[in-house]
Amino acid sequence: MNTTIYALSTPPGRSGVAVVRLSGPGAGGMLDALAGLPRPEPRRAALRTLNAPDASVIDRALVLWFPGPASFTGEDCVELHLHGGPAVIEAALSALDESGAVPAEPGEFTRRAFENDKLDLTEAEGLADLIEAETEGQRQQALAQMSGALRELYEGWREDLIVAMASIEGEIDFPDEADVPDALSHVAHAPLSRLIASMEAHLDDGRRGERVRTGFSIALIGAPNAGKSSLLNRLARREAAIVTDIPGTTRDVVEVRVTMAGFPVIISDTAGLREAVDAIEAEGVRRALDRADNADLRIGVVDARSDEDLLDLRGRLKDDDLLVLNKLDLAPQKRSEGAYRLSAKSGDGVDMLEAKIEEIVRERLGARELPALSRARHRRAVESALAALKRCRERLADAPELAGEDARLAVRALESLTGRVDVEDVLDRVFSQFCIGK
Ligand SMILES: Nc1nc2c(ncn2[C@@H]2O[C@H](COP(=O)(O)OP(=O)(O)OP(=O)(O)O)[C@@H](O)[C@H]2O)c(=O)[nH]1
Ligand SMILES: [K+]
Ligand SMILES: [Mg+2]
Repeated sequence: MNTTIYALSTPPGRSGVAVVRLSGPGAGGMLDALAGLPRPEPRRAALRTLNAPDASVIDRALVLWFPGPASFTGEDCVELHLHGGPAVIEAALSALDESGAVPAEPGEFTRRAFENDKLDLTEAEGLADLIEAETEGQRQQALAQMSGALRELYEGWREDLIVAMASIEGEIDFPDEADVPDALSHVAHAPLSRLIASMEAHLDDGRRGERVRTGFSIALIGAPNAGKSSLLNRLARREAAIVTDIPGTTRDVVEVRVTMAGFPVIISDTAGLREAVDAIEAEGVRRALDRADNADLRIGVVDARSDEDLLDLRGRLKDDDLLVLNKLDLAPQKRSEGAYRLSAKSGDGVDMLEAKIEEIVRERLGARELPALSRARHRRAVESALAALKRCRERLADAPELAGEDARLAVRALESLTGRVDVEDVLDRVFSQFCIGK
């Protein structure tokens, strides 16, 4: 029998209302002890005086009774909507503690909901992401995932695979029977190929969903004094990085987080690229190049007066990267194919660059028809299912037993995605990312 857990589900501190939740077999009895009888009607708010075990009054509060299984966790649940003062909250929590309830672990309410089949693992992750969501794009992705978008995709794959498996197993069980056609194993070939294509498309999405969660990364690179830090400060709308006329001012990577087109974007300012004069600068240049390599987009910044730097920078940028001719106030006639012309100092022309960045972010992170996998965990599981299916397809004709085993491995990988098979450490990791009270 499960314990009865309790937690403050609203943030700690002062608030107009604070919500304390209870879940478990003792929740109803604990409510009766606190609020007296009769118990309120299920799912209807009732105003009650709450009494501590020593009969002292804790608060006048709204209480709600959610009998299982039609509750968030599937267990009997109670919500107490208290006045949100620290002493009120403390008194209510210690009354619950005295009555035998135990403090909930982070994510324990959701974990119980998962264990009672109220949601699958991807939906639980969507719920965690929804609570964490800070931008509109994150909210939309999390809500879709919480509502079952990924579950439907992964469960659909699993069902198709189980159908395909039946025909592979058919080959193993009746290898000699006349009514089982020779090529039976090949019946699985087309469905397997469809699944493989679908998984490949899902994986090949430029890590869109992961980026929506963690942020689209942009690196500003260029020669010393090109104006990278000045541009960063413009984009951040604050003095995030030090700007001076001394080349080599920026040494460490300076990161700024902004929202663009409803998505989180992390812009990194980096050390100017040149033959370093000392070990500190050399490390800065190494970090700059490393950041540039790993960014989703590079913005090359060049002093419009230097043709040499322009040439060097063009060599470092990839096709989809952006090039900025800065200090246009000092070289107003200067142009270069596809380059954004601006002055980071005055701000002239920065809006055009910003509009382009927004367009790129929207294009790469915006919603598509297929839901995006949103975590490295999903990517690993789909990759291992895919590898198993490819082996399976190869072995269909000459080693059907092995093909069947590969198909089973793929099913297992898909089941670990939705949490159908218990992978205890995966569950621990997913649920520990929740806040307490959820
Ligand atoms: N006239 C003019 N000066 C600029 C412009 N942008 C930057 N500067 C100046 O150029 C100098 C260098 O600017 P920074 O932003 O520090 O350049 P940086 O690329 O970050 O330099 P490092 O960190 O040393 O690599 C400063 O004195 C800026 O005020 C511009 O558009 N016009
Ligand atoms: K500088
Ligand atoms: Mg700088």
